[in-house]
Amino acid sequence: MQNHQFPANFLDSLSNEPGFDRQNFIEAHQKSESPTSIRLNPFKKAESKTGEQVPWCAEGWYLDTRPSFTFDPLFHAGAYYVQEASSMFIAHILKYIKTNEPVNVLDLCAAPGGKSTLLNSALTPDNLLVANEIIKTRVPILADNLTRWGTANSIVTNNDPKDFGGLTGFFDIVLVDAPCSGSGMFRKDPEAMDEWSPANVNLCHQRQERILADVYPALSEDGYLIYSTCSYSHQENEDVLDWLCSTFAVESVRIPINSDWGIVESQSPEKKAWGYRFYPGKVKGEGLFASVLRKRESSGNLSSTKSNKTQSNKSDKELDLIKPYVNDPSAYHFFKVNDDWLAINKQHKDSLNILQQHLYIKKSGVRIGRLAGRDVIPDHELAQSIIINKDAFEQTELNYAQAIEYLRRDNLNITEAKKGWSLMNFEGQPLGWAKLLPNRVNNYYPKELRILTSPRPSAKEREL
Ligand SMILES: C[S@@+](CC[C@H](N)C(=O)[O-])C[C@H]1O[C@@H](n2cnc3c(N)ncnc32)[C@H](O)[C@@H]1O
Repeated sequence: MQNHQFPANFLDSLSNEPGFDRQNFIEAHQKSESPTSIRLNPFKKAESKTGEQVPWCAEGWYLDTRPSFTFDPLFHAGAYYVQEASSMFIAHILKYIKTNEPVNVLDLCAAPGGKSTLLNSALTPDNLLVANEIIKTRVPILADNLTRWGTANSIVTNNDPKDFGGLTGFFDIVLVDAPCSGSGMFRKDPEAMDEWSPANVNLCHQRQERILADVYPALSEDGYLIYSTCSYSHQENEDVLDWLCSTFAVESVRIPINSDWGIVESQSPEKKAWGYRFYPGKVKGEGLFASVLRKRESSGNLSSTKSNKTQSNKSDKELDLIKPYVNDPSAYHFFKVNDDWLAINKQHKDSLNILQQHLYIKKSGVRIGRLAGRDVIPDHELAQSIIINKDAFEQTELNYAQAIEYLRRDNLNITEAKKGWSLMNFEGQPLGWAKLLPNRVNNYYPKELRILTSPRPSAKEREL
C-alpha cells in the first residue's frame, strides 16, 4: 500500500459497518501483506500439502512465500488454483446447502473462474455447472481454468444475466459473485483505491440489484442463491439482502461458523438476513461478503423444444474411433461441434440441449479431438481432462527444464524411440500434447497459453 492512501470518505463510510475496527483495519493494510493461498484440485491429486490449512476449506492451503506460479508446471497442469483464502468460504457454504440430490449450479459472474473451479470441486459428475461471463474478452481465461480443472460436467457461456430469465427454475444453486466497488481487494491491489468513490458504490448497488432481478426466475423453488461481493459497503451487501427479501419470497439461511475464524456475522437492518463479513486483520484473507438466501416461491415451468438430432451412421463409425480415448465411454454423451468431437457426462445431454436454446455456449464438457482419416488429432482439453484414457497414448515424462521448454512452446530436445502423439507429463500430470516424429518433436502446446516471460533470476544469478 506504500504509495496509496485510502480514498477520501472511505474509512468514515465504513464506521458503522458490522465488526469494523478502524485501527485494526488500517494496520492490516499498512503492516501486513496479503497471504498467498492455493486450492488443490481434488480430481488431480498431484500435490499433498502440509502446513497451514485454510480453516473453512479442506482443499485450501496457505503458502509461506509466493512462488512464481508461471514457472510451476503443476500450476499449468491444473493441480491447483491460486485463490485468496476468504473466497474459499463458498466451499463451506456448499457443505450446508448441497444434498446428495443432483443439482444444476450456475456461477453467473464467473471469470476468471476461481469460484467456478471451487464449485466444480464440490460437484460429482451427476451435477452440472454452468459458468457464465458477460464480458467476451474474459471468457477465454474462464474456459482455460475449467479446462485445467479437467471435469466433463461444466459448460461455459457468454451471456447477459437477463438471458437466463427464460431458463425458468432451471438452477438449484445460483452464485452471484457480483461486480462491486472492490474495496475488499485494496490490500492486494492498491490501485483499486483509485476507482473507489461513494458514487461508484451507488452505481454498483444498482447494477447488483439488476443482475439479481434478471437471474432470479432461473432459480428453482427451494433453490439457493449465494450472493457475494468483495466490498465492505453495506449498500452493496446488507442493503442488497434487504432489497431481495422485500422484493422476492426468499428466506435467509444462517451458516454455522467457528468463532475462531474471525469472520463477522452480520444481519441486514430491516429483514435481518444473515451475512458473513471478512476483514483483513481479523481473518487471514482479503475482504469478502457472502450470504445465502432460499427461494420460497414457485418458479413456473421451463418450456423447451426437444431436439431430435440423431447421429448418422458415418458419425457412429467416427465414434468407434473416438471412444477408446476416454475412460468408461458409456458414462458420456458424445457430440460433434463442427469437426470436433466433445463429451459431456451423459446425465447432462438434455440440459445441454435446453441451454443451447437460450445461451451462447463457449465450451461444454471436454473436447476430445477430430479425425483425420482414421487418425485422431487429440485436443488440448483431452490432455488436461480427468476423463482421458492415458493408456491409449504414449506418455513422455519431462524433467523441470523440459517442462518449461514445452510450456514455452520451444523446440524440444527429446530423444525418444516412441513415435506418434504423446502426452507431455510433469510429475505424472499431463501438460498437453506433442507429436514424436523420427527426427524431431512437434510441440502442440496451445500458442495462446504459452509462457512468454523469463523466470526472474535468483539472487545468486543476479550477483554473477
Ligand atoms: C467479482 S468478479 C467475479 C470473480 C469470479 N467469480 C472468481 O471467483 O474468479 C465479477 C465478474 O462479473 C462480471 N460482470 C461485470 N458486469 C456484469 C454485469 N452487468 N452482469 C454480470 N456480470 C458482470 C465481470 O466481468 C467479472 O468477471
